[in-house]
Amino acid sequence: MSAPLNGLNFLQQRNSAPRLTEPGPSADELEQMLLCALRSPDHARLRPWRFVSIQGDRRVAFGELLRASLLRRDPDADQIAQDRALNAPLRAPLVIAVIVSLVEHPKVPFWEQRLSAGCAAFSLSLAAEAMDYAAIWRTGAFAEDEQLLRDIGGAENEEFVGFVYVGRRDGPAKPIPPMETAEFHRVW
Ligand SMILES: Cc1cc2nc3c(=O)[nH]c(=O)nc-3n(C[C@H](O)[C@H](O)[C@H](O)COP(=O)(O)O)c2cc1C
Repeated sequence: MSAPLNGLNFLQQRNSAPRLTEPGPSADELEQMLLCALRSPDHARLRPWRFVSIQGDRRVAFGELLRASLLRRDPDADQIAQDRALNAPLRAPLVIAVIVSLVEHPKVPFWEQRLSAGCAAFSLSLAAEAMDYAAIWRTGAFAEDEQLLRDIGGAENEEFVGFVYVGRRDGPAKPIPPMETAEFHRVW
């Protein structure tokens, strides 16, 4: 059975939003988003994803951690770069750190577990858009920082998959570049 056209349109028009504003999702809406993420494909049901949501004043504390991360990487970082790190979490009302929790498994290599957690990150974005919010998945050097991960409670066997920023779209949606499936698909 084919998907309803509105569902297809929704998927085909999905559009990240670099500029996000208040309000963010309510506690119930965040719960809905997480429930969607928990339905991500997952070989052997390892449930390799973890989510840390950061909202309100906690974003300020998280910004301090980002600045500390920057200064570990670049002790000479100038004030502009430090302020950018400090203010990064304030770019949206809600930031969700998506983490993969890796376990040795005879049939599920780490790369599969990372992909599964990546699907969860994307599901969060889709769920946000389905509730009239917008989102953007960001990584950058912060996502590589093990100390930052520990600072927010990540374990030895965990890695960042990224940070999903969520809020209302601020300004018009960016144009979606036209693309042809033929460029990416061939029949074999
Ligand atoms: C794993 C991953 C990491 C990303 N990291 C960043 C990032 O650090 N900064 C950024 O501006 N966009 C990043 N992006 C891209 C945005 O999430 C988004 O896809 C891009 O702005 C294009 O918008 P679109 O998704 O609407 O096509 C990342 C995407 C993925 C899948």
